[in-house]
Amino acid sequence: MNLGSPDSTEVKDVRRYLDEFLMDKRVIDKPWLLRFLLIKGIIVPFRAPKSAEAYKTIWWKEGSPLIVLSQQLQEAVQQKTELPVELSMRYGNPTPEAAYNALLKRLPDVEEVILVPLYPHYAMSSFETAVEHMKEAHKKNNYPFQLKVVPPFYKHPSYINALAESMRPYLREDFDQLLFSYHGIPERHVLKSDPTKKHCMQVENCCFKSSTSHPTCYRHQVTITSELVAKKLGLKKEQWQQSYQSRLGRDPWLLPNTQVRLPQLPGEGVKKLVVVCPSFVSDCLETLEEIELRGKETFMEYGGATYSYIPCMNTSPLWVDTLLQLIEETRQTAGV
Ligand SMILES: C=CC1=C(C)c2cc3[nH]c(cc4nc(cc5[nH]c(cc1n2)c(C)c5CCC(=O)O)C(CCC(=O)O)=C4C)c(C)c3C=C
Ligand SMILES: [Fe+2]
Ligand SMILES: [Fe+2]
Repeated sequence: MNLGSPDSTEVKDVRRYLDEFLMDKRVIDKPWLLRFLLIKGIIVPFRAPKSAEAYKTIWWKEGSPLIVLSQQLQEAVQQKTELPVELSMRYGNPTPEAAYNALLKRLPDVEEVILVPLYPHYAMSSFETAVEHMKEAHKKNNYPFQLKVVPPFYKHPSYINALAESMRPYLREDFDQLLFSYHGIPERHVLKSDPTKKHCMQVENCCFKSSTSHPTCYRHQVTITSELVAKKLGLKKEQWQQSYQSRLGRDPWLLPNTQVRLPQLPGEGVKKLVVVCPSFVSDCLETLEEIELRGKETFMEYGGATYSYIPCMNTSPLWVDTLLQLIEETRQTAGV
């Protein structure tokens, strides 16, 4: 399961998609009425036309890059396993029911379905909502199989290796810094997802101190991904940094903000920049438009010399093998 995209770049389709996405209580975690007024009255009417324009700059003739690349990933995984593999999106199409029904059609006596949320890191607005949505559809339709979920794989050796190898060719050229730009989330979401309620962002250096909060801590998990990938690539601490992109609204989000850092970096002596976006496994609006196109424009405008965007793993063979390994490992565990 990936996140999903509008059906087309028409404003009405983008509006429908944003309505569904932003009315999700795990994305905009405000009381229902406030969320409804905010989304229907302010955010979506203003955002939909702007987002539609942004989608137009990256749309392919086959459709949304996120959908097309997710379909290609499904096909690549399918080619390497006899298990039926289907694709679902959290928002828009294909729906969970469409995917479950397609699996049932292919294997009527299916006993177990393995859900792979296509997010390396846990966040209530990505991993958690995907899992809960699939569980709801499973329960509502009384499907005769059990559901198992592949957990966040942010530090899985196979994932770290696949990501590092996808990046290596881009680091052969001369560069001053590598920027890991992760999708941002509100700080409040980090606090909410901390079961101890006293560790995340409350203890100094929390991400590096052992805690039971880490299995649901986005900030910890992305930080560990960066550390492990940098180590695998033999990078020194001063060769890389981390930031958070795609901020929406006025609440405090995780810092530093990519959009703030890009214009600052040339002034700090970083003239040759390489950027990677590991919270996304398939290229999408947030990588192709915000980072590859707009990010480059900003960086160069402020005095940058070279800017190189590293594509997501998309259908890289090592990534496909990682998925097969994660699926197999989850098959060996107890269900939910
Ligand atoms: C409160 C708002 C948002 C949170 C929190 C959020 C978390 C989050 N999102 C992704 C992955 C993707 N987001 C994408 C698009 C997108 N994200 C938001 C808002 C929040 N995301 C919006 C409004 C949009 C739509 C586009 C826009 O208007 O900017 C996408 C790309 C979809 C596409 O069609 O290409 C992805 C993928 C993660 C992983 C995450 C939490 C970690
Ligand atoms: Fe998002
Ligand atoms: Fe944390």
